[in-house]
Amino acid sequence: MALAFATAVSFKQVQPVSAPRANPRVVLTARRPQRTAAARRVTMTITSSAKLIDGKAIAETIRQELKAEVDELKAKHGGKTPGLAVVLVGERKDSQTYVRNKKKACEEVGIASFGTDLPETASEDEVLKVVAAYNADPAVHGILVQLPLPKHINEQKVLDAISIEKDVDGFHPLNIGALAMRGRDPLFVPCTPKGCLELLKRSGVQLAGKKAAVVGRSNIVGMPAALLLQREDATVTVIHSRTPDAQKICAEADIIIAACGRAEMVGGDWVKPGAAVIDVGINAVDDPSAKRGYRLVGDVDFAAASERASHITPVPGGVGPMTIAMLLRNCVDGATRTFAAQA
Ligand SMILES: Nc1nc(=O)c2c([nH]1)NC[C@@H]1CN(c3ccc(C(=O)N[C@@H](CCC(=O)O)C(=O)O)cc3)C=[N+]21
Ligand SMILES: [Mg+2]
Repeated sequence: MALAFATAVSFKQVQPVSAPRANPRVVLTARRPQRTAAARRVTMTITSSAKLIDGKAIAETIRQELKAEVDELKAKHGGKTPGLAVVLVGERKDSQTYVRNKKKACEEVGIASFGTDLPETASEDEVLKVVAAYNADPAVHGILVQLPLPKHINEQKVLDAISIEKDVDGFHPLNIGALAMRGRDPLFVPCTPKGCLELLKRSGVQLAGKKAAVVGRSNIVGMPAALLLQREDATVTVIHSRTPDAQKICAEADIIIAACGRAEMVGGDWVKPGAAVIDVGINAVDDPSAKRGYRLVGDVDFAAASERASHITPVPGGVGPMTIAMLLRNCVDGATRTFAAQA
């Protein structure tokens, strides 16, 4: 069973049944140097294997950095606290879990969190009123409307109503427009693609002058990821469902960002030896041997791709935790700008 990004969230409440099958060579790479000749031979083999990019650990580091930054910010501005408002419409278990995790992460770094839960039956006007109230609330520096919204509500209209100064998701067309333009800087960059780039940078992967392939063209991941890579002077090809020779294009890329919402679509032979692979997908696939009958996999065939990649993210524990870390980053940035303007 493969799920698109937007629907994959329905599996958020599901606990991963087992850790991603760790490639033992991935682990061994970090244990060098080794002494015996036999160990040296092992080391030779393992260098062809990917370095695991630990998104969970990097996100944890970023939260610690943010906590220190927030403490400093509060001290500088007489105790003023950054605030995030999360709007949840409906009773989807997965969305409830996401929202809970976001609020918990806020607490951890010292961001105040506010929340409004509306019933599934809430009207578009009611949602717009909640957004307007948070737009006007000086304690709130970031507003996130949890997606997806119920079918009867026009998502675009609601996202467009968020003040661009508080658009911590970076989904407002003015923020996306600025992201697309040379010589302009958006107030906020969408969290998931920002997290992908942060993982690459913190892993020492060069972007300038490299070929990048982005698999998927969604407004929330693929499209902004392509724009971000282009801003870093990578040469970007966006692959989608009507792209001829998707595999061939990927196999020429130095960097692959997979965000197509199809379980393990990017196979090992899609990966150029030495390429960096960032896997945004979260898909539940049937697995009778797993406790719950399924397990989570990404949009990349992890086992096969890690034989060839220089760097690769696991699922879970890769991009997902970074999405939340970047939300906190954006919220602190918004508050910092607001406090500076008030000082
Ligand atoms: N307005 C809005 N902004 C969003 O950024 C937004 C949204 N709506 N709706 C849902 C999607 C999805 N999303 C994720 C956040 C964290 C993980 C995450 O932490 N994943 C963990 C756990 C995975 C699991 O166990 O399910 C991991 O990959 O390791 C995943 C996905 C944010 N989204
Ligand atoms: Mg994610």
